[in-house]
Amino acid sequence: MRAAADVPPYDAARAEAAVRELLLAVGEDPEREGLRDTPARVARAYQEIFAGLRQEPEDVLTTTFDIGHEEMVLVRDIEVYSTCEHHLVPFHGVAHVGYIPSTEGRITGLSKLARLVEVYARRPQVQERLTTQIADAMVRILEPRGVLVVVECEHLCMSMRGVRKPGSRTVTSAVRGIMQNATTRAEAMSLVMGR
Ligand SMILES: Nc1nc2c(ncn2[C@@H]2O[C@H](COP(=O)(O)OP(=O)(O)OP(=O)(O)O)[C@@H](O)[C@H]2O)c(=O)[nH]1
Ligand SMILES: [Zn+2]
Repeated sequence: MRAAADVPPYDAARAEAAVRELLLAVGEDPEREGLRDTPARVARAYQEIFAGLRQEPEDVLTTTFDIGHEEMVLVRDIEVYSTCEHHLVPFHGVAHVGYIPSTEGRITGLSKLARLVEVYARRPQVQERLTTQIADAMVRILEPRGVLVVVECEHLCMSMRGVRKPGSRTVTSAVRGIMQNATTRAEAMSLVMGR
């Protein structure tokens, strides 16, 4: 995995040319009225969809407060839109991100947890890596006593093509530190499931 600093600048012209080629390859006419602006439009959309390649978790997990809260903090149902790296089609669903702060009670802004999810979701991904990367970034930056990340997504590569099983959801989790302790983990999971 390349660090953000080593990722070359986004090449919109190259993306545009590639989309035009793709349209030709599937038998479309990229000059017809409805498609004329599509390569440029898709190139702009891809820049947004893959913006996370040029971001590091340190860019977003910045604000930390010492408010002395040492108990579990869990943000549930963070909307996730990511792109399956095998088929370049979306997978989408929710992430639940929880942690138990360090004993000094170092916590981060709640929105920063959602931003962290975005940094890793806006890359070509597999769900397992997305889940692990979120958890490991929290461990590294917040130095909490425990972390739990659960991601539940529907993969369009399984719904709209291939095996064609719309509605199936894949659940992945990553558990670090004292969240691995059975009681703590059970408390966190009951908060995740309690909707
Ligand atoms: N573990 C994992 N697998 C994924 C993820 N996204 C897509 N896949 C799977 O990646 C696999 C790629 O399999 P291949 O056999 O190389 O590709 P394919 O012929 O298009 O496979 P089908 O989707 O079964 O038609 C498929 O089984 C997908 O369901 C993910 O996030 N995690
Ligand atoms: Zn896929």
